[in-house]
Amino acid sequence: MASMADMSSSGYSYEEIQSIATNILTHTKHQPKVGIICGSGLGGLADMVEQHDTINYSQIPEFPASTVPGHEGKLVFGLLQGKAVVLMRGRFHYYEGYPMWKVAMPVRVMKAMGVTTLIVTNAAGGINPDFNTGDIMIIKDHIDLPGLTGECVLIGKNDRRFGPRFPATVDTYDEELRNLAKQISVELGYGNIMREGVYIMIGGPTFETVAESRLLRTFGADAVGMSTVPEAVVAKHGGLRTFGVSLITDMVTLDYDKVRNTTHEEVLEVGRRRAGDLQKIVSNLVGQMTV
Ligand SMILES: O=P(O)(O)O[C@H]1O[C@H](CO)[C@@H](O)[C@H]1O
Ligand SMILES: Nc1nc2[nH]cnc2c(=O)[nH]1
Repeated sequence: MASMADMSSSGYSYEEIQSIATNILTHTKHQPKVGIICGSGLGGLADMVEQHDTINYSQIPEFPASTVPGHEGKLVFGLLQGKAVVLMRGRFHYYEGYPMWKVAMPVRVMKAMGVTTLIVTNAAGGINPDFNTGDIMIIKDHIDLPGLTGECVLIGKNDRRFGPRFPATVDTYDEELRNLAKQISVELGYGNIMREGVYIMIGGPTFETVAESRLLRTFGADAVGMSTVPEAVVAKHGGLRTFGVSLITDMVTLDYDKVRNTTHEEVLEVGRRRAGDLQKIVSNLVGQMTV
């Protein structure tokens, strides 16, 4: 199945996605309504899930392996604040060498399992000079840089059962959920580190040069990372309600006199220090949202 789909650019067929979802559901007693994708170093959210059933990606023949440190490669089903959820503890990135459709394929599987709301989290570099390392940014909008240059996740034959040929993406990130998250953050005492802004996806795996960071800033981006956008686009295509949040793990270099190297270890370290705050916000959001 995998090799056939790899050869076309549009990925698994509708029937294949349904069958992957049905097979996965045989491993759990839960019927998830909310899907959560954990960013680099942010998988700890899974530890808050009660009555959990865990499935390794290696048990799902159609799922690729997670190759990035900080992404464990497990699906975790269970209850978060009383709501049935499925968490991806480990996501797939384009720079790992997977075709774009495969990076976002689990979102279609989640929908086929009954998920109606998707929460995407990530670690990102801060571009907006008003941001600080450790800030949490609610994603208001995104810039699909690979998509704009011909690598949109939806390229290929379109099956209308997944969604329309030309989906609108202006309201990809649900306003009601963004407002609820802001309210929760203030109530939890995180008002001072809470931001809202535009996430831009680059292909990676290189971190940005100074000139590239300056370019991304002129594009209107507040934070940069190498994920999330394909997942959000596939979710929007499929009619899922989406909420996105970035942990700002470092600030990009916009000044040649202040050049500093970002490393993945630093990203994971900030993740370790601040993941708890992000987890509290996300779990409360799940608890308070209507599903
Ligand atoms: O977006 P997530 O998966 O959080 O990971 C981010 O962290 C990695 C770089 O350190 C890149 O993969 C970037 O996208
Ligand atoms: N500068 C930078 N920092 C990150 N932290 C996590 N992802 C990224 C990225 O793509 N760029």
